[in-house]
Amino acid sequence: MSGSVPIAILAAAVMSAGYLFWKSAARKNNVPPGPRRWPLIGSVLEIPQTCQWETFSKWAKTYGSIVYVDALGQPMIVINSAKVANDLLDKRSSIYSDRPILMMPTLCGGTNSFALQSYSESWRQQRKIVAQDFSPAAVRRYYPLQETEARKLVHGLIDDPSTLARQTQLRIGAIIIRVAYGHYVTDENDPLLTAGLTAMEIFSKATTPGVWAVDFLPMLRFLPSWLPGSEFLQIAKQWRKIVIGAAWDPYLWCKKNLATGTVLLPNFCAQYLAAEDGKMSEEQEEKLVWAALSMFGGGLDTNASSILTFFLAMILNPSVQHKAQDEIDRVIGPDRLPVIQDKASLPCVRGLIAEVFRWHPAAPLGIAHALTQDDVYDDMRLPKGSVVIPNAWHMLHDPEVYPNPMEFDPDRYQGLDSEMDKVTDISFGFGRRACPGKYFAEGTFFAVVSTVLATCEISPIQDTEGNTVLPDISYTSGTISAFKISVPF
Ligand code: HEM
Repeated sequence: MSGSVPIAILAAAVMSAGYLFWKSAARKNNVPPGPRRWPLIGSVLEIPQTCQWETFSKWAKTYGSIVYVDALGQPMIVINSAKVANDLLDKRSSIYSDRPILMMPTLCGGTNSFALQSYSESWRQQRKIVAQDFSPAAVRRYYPLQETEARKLVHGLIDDPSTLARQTQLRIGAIIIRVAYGHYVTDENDPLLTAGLTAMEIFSKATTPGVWAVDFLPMLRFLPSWLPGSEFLQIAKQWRKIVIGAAWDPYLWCKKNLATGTVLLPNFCAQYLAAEDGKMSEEQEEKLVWAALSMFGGGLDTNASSILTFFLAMILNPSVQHKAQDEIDRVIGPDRLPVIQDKASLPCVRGLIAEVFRWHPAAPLGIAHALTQDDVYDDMRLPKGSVVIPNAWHMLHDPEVYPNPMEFDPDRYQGLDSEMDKVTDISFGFGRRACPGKYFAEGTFFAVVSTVLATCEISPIQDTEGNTVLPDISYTSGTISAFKISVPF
């Protein structure tokens, strides 16, 4: 028994080396420029573990708008310009709409969600039902809910501004869970909310590109669990249990309580349960469960992140805040609160919202796509199987496109919706994988921003000597990036 251990390790090492060599050898020349590649390991040591968009952005200056990275034999293409993203991910979407098979999210059960699924029939079916429920026309029925939750957020913040992050999560979670399952979350300890939040944290960590060795060397998943270096297998096992619970528990609650009248209508799951008259096949039910979790996952941290960025931007830029408030006072007046339908008559607020999406996109690297066949772009070879990462952060901070990109300046759009749309076209992703929740998300965000501006003065706290204390600008890493609150509001 003891002799078999070194043999197993040796065999795994030989297999890994052979696999890497084969992948390296298979790669042809004339790929886009990129960081230096070493034999076997490629450029993997150049990929940072955190805030990768910053490094990828530096690469844009050195290598240009399309960068080739070899990560342990896995080809990666980083796209640093909106034009290239549009040329490839939008215009050639039939071959750029796959997702990379990332082993860590797969081990965690995350690939049941269509957000991470390959470009397949199963993805198509899940996406179709979500896209129907969140079309521009369909999302209107959720406006009253979004407006009510925005007002509750304001009430809560007036009572205790220091709970901003928690209350934002609670309100955004309440909206999504209500819309997906018909359950109304009343407090932050609601198990459906806490399980969903934990699952989203797992999603963000598990899908961060370049962090998990098993994503590059899938055979590492066969390591025995006692071997040093195999801790990720234990982590994945724990995460999988949480993710599956977060998907099935709220659905089963909805299904069980539909007849009792405790389920609020309309909601996504009830609608499909009713349409199929409760007679869904196991396969259909599975799709519904994971489609609902995808909505929950897609809509929670992204919206919450944008709201926190909005508060940060308002604290740091009082003149921008006052300009938008003046517009609301002028157009809406003092007798009512703004509603989502007012969006068309508030260009200054629309510009401010676009600037929040630009200043710090909630998903700075979007979600990686994958290329399903060899392609050629500007005489460069893009190999089949490449992981394609749209660096939205750089596209939205390219000084050639957005002068003084770190400044929060809604005037840069000069009130032109066409310019604002260029920002949302990037921050909500590309091609056939672009965010299906965009219209819904924009409704929630407008409701929150306009209600807060109409009712609150957002200002920094003061210390005991009356000095203003400004928060540090620091963001979390991971697929979804959120402002880390360093001082209370
Ligand atoms: C501020 C809010 C939001 C932002 C910034 C955002 C951004 C994104 C981005 C960048 C992607 C990846 C697109 C790509 O692969 O190119 C995405 C995908 C997705 N989003 Fe959103 N999103 C937001 C809100 C929502 C909401 C409210 C929902 C659902 C109700 C949602 C559901 C999804 C789903 C299911 C996907 C995966 C689509 C697929 O793989 O086919 N998102 N989102």
